[in-house]
Amino acid sequence: MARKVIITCAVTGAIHTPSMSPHLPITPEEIAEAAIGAAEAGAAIVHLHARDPQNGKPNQSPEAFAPFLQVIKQRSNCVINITTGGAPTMLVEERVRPAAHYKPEVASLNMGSMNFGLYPMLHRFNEFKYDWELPYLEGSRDRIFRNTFTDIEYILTTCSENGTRFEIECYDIGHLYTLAHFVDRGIIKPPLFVQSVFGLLGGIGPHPEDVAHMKRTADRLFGDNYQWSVLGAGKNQLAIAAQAASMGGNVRVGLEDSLWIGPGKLAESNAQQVKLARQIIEGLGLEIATADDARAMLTLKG
Ligand SMILES: C[C@H](N)CC(=O)CC(=O)O
Ligand SMILES: [Zn+2]
Repeated sequence: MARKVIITCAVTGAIHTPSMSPHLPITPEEIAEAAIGAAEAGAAIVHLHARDPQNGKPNQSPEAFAPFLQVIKQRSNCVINITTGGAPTMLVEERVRPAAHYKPEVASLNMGSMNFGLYPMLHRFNEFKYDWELPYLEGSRDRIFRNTFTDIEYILTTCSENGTRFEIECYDIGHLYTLAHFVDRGIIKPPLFVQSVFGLLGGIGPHPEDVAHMKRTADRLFGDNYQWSVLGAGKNQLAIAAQAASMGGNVRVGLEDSLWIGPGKLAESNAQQVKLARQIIEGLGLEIATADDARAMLTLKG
């Protein structure tokens, strides 16, 4: 029986800005279509952020999520994963509101404060439609993506009564130890869904040895009590996915993490990235997990 691999698709995020790609979903309709298209292409889980439909600015109000959540739930059986990261400009009280309100099966959880470098993208993109884009990217030189131990505990306690489980974002080895700390304190219960993030400036690099080191450390700290997943930022997305899939891992793709489908070629949709990841996974003789497989593998509330 082939191993099942969970594909997560992060359809829009709060890293890229509208002027960077005409294919980045902005409006609720575009986000809903992108999520449903990604699920039909093979994604078991969709990771969701909301944006202001007028200018694409990240918007973390529960109201901004309502229109696309409704449509996705009507037309797809995929697992909904709501961000608690929001944008690095937001404080945790604002960031946790949509997950606290909608009580999704999954919500993201970021395991440490860090420099969150968006400004390197200014080498590639320098014409902007909206006046918030450049200061948002430039401002990342001095901005800290804040996730103190208290912030993490606040999100955990706010959401845990709702039966929500977490996509646990680990951008560096230290984040795995922070996770182990919260497991030891019994504040977060296995099985854990560890999402290792590679190649985002401020976190661990995208080198195969970085990937192997993250896996080795997670295996030592969590044994069999976790499902490992990876995301590679930017041009590293598919190489990291291929490496991890061959090492027993699950994968995350989507325009939140990378705008590309190949060198210098913008992805025309989230589904396009999901299809490519699926080809690699099935090419390795593995099977993609359905949404219900993912629910079983991650013991979600359904
Ligand atoms: C690198 C990704 N932006 C990780 C992420 O998706 C964070 C979140 O939404 O909480
Ligand atoms: Zn996100």
